[in-house]
Amino acid sequence: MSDIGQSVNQFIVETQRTHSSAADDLTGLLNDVISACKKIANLVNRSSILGLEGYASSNNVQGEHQKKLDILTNDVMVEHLNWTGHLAAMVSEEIDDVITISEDYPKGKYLLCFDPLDGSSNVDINLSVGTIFSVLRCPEGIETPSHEHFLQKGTEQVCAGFCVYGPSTMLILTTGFGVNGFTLDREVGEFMLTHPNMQIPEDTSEFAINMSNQRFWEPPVKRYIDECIQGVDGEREKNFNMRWNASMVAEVYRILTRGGIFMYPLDSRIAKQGGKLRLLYEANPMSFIIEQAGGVSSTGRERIMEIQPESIHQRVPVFLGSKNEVERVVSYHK
Ligand SMILES: O=P(O)(O)OC[C@H]1O[C@](O)(COP(=O)(O)O)[C@@H](O)[C@@H]1O
Ligand SMILES: [Mg+2]
Ligand SMILES: [Mg+2]
Repeated sequence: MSDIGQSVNQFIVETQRTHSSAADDLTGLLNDVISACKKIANLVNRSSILGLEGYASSNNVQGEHQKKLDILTNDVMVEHLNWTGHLAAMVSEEIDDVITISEDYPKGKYLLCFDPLDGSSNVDINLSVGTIFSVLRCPEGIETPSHEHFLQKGTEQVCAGFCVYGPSTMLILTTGFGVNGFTLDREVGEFMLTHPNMQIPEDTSEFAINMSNQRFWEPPVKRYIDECIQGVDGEREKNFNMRWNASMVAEVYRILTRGGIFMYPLDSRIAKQGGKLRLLYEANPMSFIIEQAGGVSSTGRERIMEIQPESIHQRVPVFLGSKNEVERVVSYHK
């Protein structure tokens, strides 16, 4: 169990055998997601050669100008997942409505929420981007799931993961029994276990936030960041380092590897929409992974995974990472 070099497929099968409480029948679905991610890794890697850089002429449901790769990666996910019989329906960042499974195909017992290309503002500048996914159970007896069936708390997730398309392509996975990291071995075309049982250090001196939004933040966030910046001369009596990739997958991967805190808080410009990041396919799966690795994830006011979702594209503020830093910024909100 958990042998370095083991393939992801073997790892998933063994996890299901070892933990009788693990969701059954996940192997097939995860294999579909993994093969979609391999295809996306290839598209991202060859995007300049294939002429896939730049914007498409459309906006998504969030009103964001879509990149060509936002649309293509969404298509890859849907095409790999809609016919195999593992899913009952899907929700994607790029599609307004629930994606139903055609009548021609068998239906499965899971629901999938995904962000096909996270951090897509980075894709044309050759920085890391990724795919985020969250697996929920389809309520029993529901033939054609609609919005309301996806409105489940993050605590109901049976599996969450993300892929980072960076110098290496990595897959990070949790089924509720810790967090494991796999690296794509391009020579054999398989993800191999390279980072078993990832754990986030409780303390950190590295924070990630988009500082250009500083004047719009709420007082607790201003206070927390001011104290970090004052370093040894201030309240914290230690120096902090800052990183901002503008790619949540890259930030969360860094935090899983060496600790840190990531923040996309509420600010006065985005207060009406509830935040920047989306609950079902960004905040919830990342929170599941972070908590399983010993970290904490909050909106500043409540645990993200306990939020009762009200709509499929709902947005929330996000503070996640090393336990002691997240708890500190949360305490400033009280
Ligand atoms: O451009 P900003 O405001 O710094 O926002 C960056 C954040 O937006 C995101 O790119 C949102 O995800 P998408 O690229 O999927 O829309 C996060 O990955 C990232 O943390
Ligand atoms: Mg995203
Ligand atoms: Mg996206």
